[in-house]
Amino acid sequence: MIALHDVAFAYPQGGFRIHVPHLDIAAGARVAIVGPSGTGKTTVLNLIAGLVVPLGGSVMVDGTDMAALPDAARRRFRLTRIGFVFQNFALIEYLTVLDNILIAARIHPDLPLTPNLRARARDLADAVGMGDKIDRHPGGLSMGEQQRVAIARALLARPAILLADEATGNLDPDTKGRILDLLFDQAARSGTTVLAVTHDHDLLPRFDRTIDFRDLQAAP
Ligand SMILES: Nc1ncnc2c1ncn2[C@@H]1O[C@H](COP(=O)(O)OP(=O)(O)OP(=O)(O)O)[C@@H](O)[C@H]1O
Repeated sequence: MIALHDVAFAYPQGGFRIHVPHLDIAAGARVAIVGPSGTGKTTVLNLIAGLVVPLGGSVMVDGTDMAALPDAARRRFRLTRIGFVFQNFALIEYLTVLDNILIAARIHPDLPLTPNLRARARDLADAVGMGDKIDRHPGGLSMGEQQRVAIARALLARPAILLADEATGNLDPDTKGRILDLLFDQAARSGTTVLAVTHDHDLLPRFDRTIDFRDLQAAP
């Protein structure tokens, strides 16, 4: 489902470089990535999502080489096939909670804003415990509430792949367990492959596999 081969990447500024010889993740797997801060875990999620493009190598996602797609096609692929829970949530302040969950439908014609999709967004808001706050704006929410909205948003289109960057980092232990249950339950229903960066080692037994980021890299 996800296969990185000989991927090299460098940010234009700052000098950070990364080289990933191999990363293979099977369809439907639930995989955690752990590793020290600042080593490139988010960067690898961004490469898989096509948010950044490698200098060389291939990033195969569900049979498509993200590195070889033109910008518009890569964006379209991401919006329709990939759910991404960003570390900083990336919610849009001028939109309500409900409209944030529905954002992909606002910006992409492949995902029309049907009554069914609205109903799914409301169901997801309920499921993450935000059903009574769908008319609020992100600025009026706690960090944990914003995180739950970001998770509902990522699940909206039943993505083939869910990329989660510290998706439960701001939640208390009970809520964390419940939200992870929801995330895995939704993923299982849609056959979604889950790749989650986490610093929370208590959660690791819940994943099928854990990758230590330091084992993934080789010197450029
Ligand atoms: N846009 C950018 N331009 C230049 N350097 C960047 C950019 N984004 C990240 N970096 C640098 O790339 C390195 C890897 O960052 P990244 O966010 O991928 O690490 P991480 O392992 O996810 O860290 P954390 O666990 O703290 O979230 C860091 O040194 C960071 O400062």
